[in-house]
Amino acid sequence: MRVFLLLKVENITCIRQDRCLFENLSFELPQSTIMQLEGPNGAGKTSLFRILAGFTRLEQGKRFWFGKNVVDDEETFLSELLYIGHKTGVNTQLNAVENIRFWQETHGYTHISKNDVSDCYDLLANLGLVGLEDIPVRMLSAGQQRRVALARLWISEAKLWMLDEPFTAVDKKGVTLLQEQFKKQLARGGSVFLTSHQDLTEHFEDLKILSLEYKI
Ligand SMILES: Nc1ncnc2c1ncn2[C@@H]1O[C@H](COP(=O)(O)OP(=O)(O)OP(=O)(O)O)[C@@H](O)[C@H]1O
Repeated sequence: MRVFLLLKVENITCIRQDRCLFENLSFELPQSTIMQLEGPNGAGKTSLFRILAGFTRLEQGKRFWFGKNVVDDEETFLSELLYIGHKTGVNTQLNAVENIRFWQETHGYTHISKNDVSDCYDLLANLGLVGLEDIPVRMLSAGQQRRVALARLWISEAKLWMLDEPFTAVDKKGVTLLQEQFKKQLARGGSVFLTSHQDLTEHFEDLKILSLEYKI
């Protein structure tokens, strides 16, 4: 299989509160690759993710998506990216099924049926949320809320998953389940770019590490 370069980042610089978090940062993320972004608290991991995902203005440097400058076709890039940050994008007033329905409507996910609600229930059962499908997400535990957010990994067709601390509040079994899902994403030619303060517990061949240092 021919491997494409999904994302290429060139000379990105980020300054926050007069502190340079990173300067002229460049890296590449090929297809079917998992890359872990490491660094101490405050090093700039979330800042980098937010810049890459377009939430924060890119002041210096370039992003290329399949070789094309993202600024020339940001729409395509964003449609092929799934970003789950600290704020997980779950509407906590809605229940888990309603959240999944909403993501389906807004992203056109086709992995589960729009007409048959049993697909949603099966997915939530797989995530250990049996019996919790119909209550507002705000009434779930922190780890259960995170599991609802991560349900998108089971229905997303995005080529790149950018996940900021996806394991937060997730128990050991959940961490294993998630990593199995990462493997499926890699097997179908997608990539995973994640931050985590803990090492991955599953073996990933060619795991790439990108480290940010804390600069004063
Ligand atoms: N919107 C903002 N305005 C000003 N400063 C910010 C902003 N966002 C982040 N910072 C600062 O940038 C620095 C890096 O923050 P960031 O959240 O990127 O770190 P991190 O590596 O993700 O940390 P952690 O491991 O704690 O999640 C911090 O010192 C923070 O105070």
